[in-house]
Amino acid sequence: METVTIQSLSKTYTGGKEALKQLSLSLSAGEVFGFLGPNGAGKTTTVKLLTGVLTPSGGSCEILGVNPHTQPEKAHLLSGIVTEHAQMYNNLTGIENLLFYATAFGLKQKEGEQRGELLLRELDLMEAKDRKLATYSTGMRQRLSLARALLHRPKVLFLDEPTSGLDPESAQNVNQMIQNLARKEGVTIFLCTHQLRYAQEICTRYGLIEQGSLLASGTMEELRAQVFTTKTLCVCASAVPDGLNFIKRGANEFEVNIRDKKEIPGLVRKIVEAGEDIYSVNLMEPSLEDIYFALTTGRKEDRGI
Ligand SMILES: Nc1ncnc2c1ncn2[C@@H]1O[C@H](COP(=O)(O)OP(=O)(O)OP(=O)(O)O)[C@@H](O)[C@H]1O
Repeated sequence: METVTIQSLSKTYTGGKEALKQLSLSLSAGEVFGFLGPNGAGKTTTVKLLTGVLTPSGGSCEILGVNPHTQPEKAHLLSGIVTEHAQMYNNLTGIENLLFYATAFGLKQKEGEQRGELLLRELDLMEAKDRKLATYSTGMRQRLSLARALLHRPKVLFLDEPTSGLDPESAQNVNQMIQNLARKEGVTIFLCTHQLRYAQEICTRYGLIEQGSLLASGTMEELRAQVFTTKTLCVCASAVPDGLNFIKRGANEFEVNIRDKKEIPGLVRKIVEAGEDIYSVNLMEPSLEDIYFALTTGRKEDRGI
């Protein structure tokens, strides 16, 4: 089921800055979509357009068929948002903050309390529930902000660097929760980040944006195929026969570029038939970082930078 639909979406700010140029994307239920790009690429602008904070200059977007610009209240009931600087009330406790927002989302008192406590427990904030928000650390605030965003069971969750202020244990806890929301409850996660390794751990699909334009989108496999035509096979062996195009990288280490993993058995057979011993065989797949830099460097070369 399609949950987020974006068609030729554009935004030019007053003053002329073209922050988003003709973005088209569609996301499905249960996807963890990583929206990646450098500072100023247009990620926050996109989220603001999708949550009805900004009005598009061109094109359109919908959350489950609802236009966030013309029907913001309806769109807010379908989506949740966690930004780096969440505004909540410092003089209220953790649970009081959640109850306040639960009422704003239309939850009944009892339901708000139950949902609030469940989320506080899941996010390891139960012990701090009666402490004023002013005493919370950055990481605790971030987790409370996630709890707030999930109170009304949104179908789409927008996350802007959700683990940036968290220690490794809390980050792992939040990642697990994000993945469970997607897998078990079919929530669509729209995750903005510059942390490529983190994105590769949890996302099922990616969009790479730079200077307001989408450079590429797809799963890791699709992006690898779009950007790299070959993969590197690393073989650790006593030696490799001549004529197989291997390059020697170390005492017993050899590398060759291949187009398809189906070439591996044939290469291994030839090495063994030549009487050599093989100690290990590794296919090195390009990481998200490799793909990102290949795409952004390619663009800079196109522009003559
Ligand atoms: N209100 C505004 N008025 C004018 N220009 C703006 C406004 N908000 C953002 N911009 C510009 O639009 C471009 C896109 O900004 P945006 O905040 O969407 O980028 P981003 O990808 O979220 O960056 P970051 O990773 O730093 O958060 C930037 O050049 C930014 O300076």
